[in-house]
Amino acid sequence: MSTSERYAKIWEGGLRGDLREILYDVDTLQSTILDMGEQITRDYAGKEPLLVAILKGSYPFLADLARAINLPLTVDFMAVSSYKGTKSTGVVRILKDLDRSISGRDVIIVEDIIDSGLTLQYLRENLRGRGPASVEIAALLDKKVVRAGKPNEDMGAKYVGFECPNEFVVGYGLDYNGRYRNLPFIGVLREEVYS
Ligand SMILES: O=P(O)(O)OC[C@H]1O[C@H](OP(=O)(O)OP(=O)(O)O)[C@H](O)[C@@H]1O
Ligand code: HPA
Ligand SMILES: [Mg+2]
Repeated sequence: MSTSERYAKIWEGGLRGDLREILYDVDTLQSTILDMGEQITRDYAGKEPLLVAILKGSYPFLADLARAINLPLTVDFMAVSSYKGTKSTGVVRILKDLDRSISGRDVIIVEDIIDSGLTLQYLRENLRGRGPASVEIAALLDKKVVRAGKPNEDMGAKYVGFECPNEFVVGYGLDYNGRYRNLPFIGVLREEVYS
């Protein structure tokens, strides 16, 4: 049995039933992340990037992306939070800061999703103030449609996996009140689950 067939079997029932539809299945996610890793490997040739993963949502993405980049690299973690249920509180709180200085480093911020853009705008400015050589963004999903016509419509993320529809999505790190991060695919939660 292939890995994706085994995952399909594991997720035949249970939590999978809380999803209305699957948007990105295991193979689709993995193949897009492998492409992104190849592109980063080319773009950063001769450099040693620092992947800054934004916890908690980015943990599966970081694990897969880092294994698709054939370069010496280091990882560090920041934990920030702004969502309660399906809504941004509008306030980004740093729950855990980086362990090391990023001065002179080529930083790639690794995020699961750009939604309102608030989290990344805050983080990018915060990290730029610490004297890195460069700061780029790798986001698995960009829910760009919610920022249409706004000044931050284009967040300038160098690496984006998918443009996501305007739905509350869960899985592959993305949560609803802490749950569903362990799904190996990304889907749309049934409204009955959160209303
Ligand atoms: O563009 P925005 O509207 O700011 O939304 C994106 C952010 O929201 C989520 O984090 P959350 O605050 O839920 O923390 P978590 O990763 O621990 O779930 C997600 O992981 C992003 O970091
Ligand atoms: O659609 C979403 N799903 C889960 N977490 C999120 N954080 C921002 N947008 C989302
Ligand atoms: Mg969350």
